[in-house]
Amino acid sequence: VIGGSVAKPNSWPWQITLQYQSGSSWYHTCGGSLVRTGWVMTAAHCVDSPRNFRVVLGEHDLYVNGGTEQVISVSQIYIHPNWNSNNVANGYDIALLRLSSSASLNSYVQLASLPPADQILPHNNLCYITGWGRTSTGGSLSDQLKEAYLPVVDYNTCSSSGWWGSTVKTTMVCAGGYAEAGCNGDSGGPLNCQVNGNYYVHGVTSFVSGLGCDTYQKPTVFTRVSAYISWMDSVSVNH
Ligand SMILES: CC(C)c1ccc(NC(=O)[C@H](Cc2ccccc2)NC(=O)[C@H](CCCC[NH3+])NC(=O)C(F)(F)F)cc1
Repeated sequence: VIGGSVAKPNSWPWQITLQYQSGSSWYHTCGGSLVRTGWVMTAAHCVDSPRNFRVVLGEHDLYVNGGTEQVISVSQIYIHPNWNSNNVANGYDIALLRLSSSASLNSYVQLASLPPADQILPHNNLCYITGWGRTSTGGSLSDQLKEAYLPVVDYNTCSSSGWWGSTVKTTMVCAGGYAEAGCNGDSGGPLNCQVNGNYYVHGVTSFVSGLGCDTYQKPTVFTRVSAYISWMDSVSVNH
């Protein structure tokens, strides 16, 4: 996350860190959201390469054991069938991870609220991106979970020339500020949007400009969660 600030610990209790094993160590690679006690929603591009993954819930500082963490291995990965790893601009950058055991819900670990199917947020709707991603383009990951105010940029603006043009589809949500953006490592994490006073996960962090995470008129692009409610229901009810 570029800009914004360190989040109050566990104030986004559905945020998870997706980690992969290399040797005897584990590394943060993406964010995600706990959507059922046994299911995590993340980006398809996070799980493109076949690795051993685990999920850490109730995390704040990646390098400090705060005593609120729950570490659970990933038992199955369901990538959207239409995802094409060679074309993130096509969309479908969404995946569901089945956990090997159920998370215990408490004040540090809670389920995300998902929007109703097909809900589209208005321009400038209040949202926050959260994640442990790079804090500047080419910079390092954040040790502590960060949050940044990222108002919605409506499709009409986001898909206009000078902005993302036809790269962005109606199955995506754009959100951005002048100095705030998602960056590598925030992938898969939530775009938390306030609707009638409650926060809903409206986006899954998908891509930023190859010219840099906070490039002018290239707001961060998210998979629009409300476009995939029926797919997620079908996966979780059948597995
Ligand atoms: C033209 C369209 C097909 C398109 C293709 C790729 C991108 N962007 C990218 O590929 C940039 C490249 C990059 C590297 C380093 C620093 C900043 C940006 N990376 C990204 O946007 C990566 C992964 C995207 C999936 C591609 N396999 N996503 C992210 O960094 C995140 F966190 F914002 F979600 C943007 C648009």
